[in-house]
Amino acid sequence: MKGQGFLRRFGYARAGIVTAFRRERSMRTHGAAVIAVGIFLSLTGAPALWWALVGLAVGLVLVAEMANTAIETLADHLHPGQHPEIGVVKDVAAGAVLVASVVAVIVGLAYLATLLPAMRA
Ligand SMILES: Nc1ncnc2c1ncn2[C@@H]1O[C@H](COP(=O)(O)OP(=O)(O)OP(=O)(O)O)[C@@H](O)[C@H]1O
Repeated sequence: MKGQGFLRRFGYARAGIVTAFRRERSMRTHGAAVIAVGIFLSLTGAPALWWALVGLAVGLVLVAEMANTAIETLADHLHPGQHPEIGVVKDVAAGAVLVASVVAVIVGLAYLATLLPAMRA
């Protein structure tokens, strides 16, 4: 499967994104949150730098969620039964999503803080 053309590899990656959204409810939740955040940034006229910062933060959450989904799927496939080490693998992967989510919340709060002076005026 090595050395395939760019378009074919792009197709596999696109299929992976679609599968992650189909399989994982939390992916759909995060996807809806990304759309809501985009609308909020548009409505508040966010400067380009904040689009970049918030985009990086929410992108990090989606990437962590997809990695979590991939790891969980692999773990369940390779070891369908219970094992403490599988539990550790899943908990660490879920922890990565939590870390990314906390970062996104901090970035979001920092942006909201920039809006406060305008709201007080
Ligand atoms: N095969 C297993 N062996 C040991 N512990 C497991 C196993 N599967 C799950 N666990 C434990 O149960 C927790 C929840 O597992 P589950 O598969 O429901 O993950 P989840 O984070 O709820 O996944 P999802 O994102 O699909 O909702 C894991 O984080 C882990 O601690």
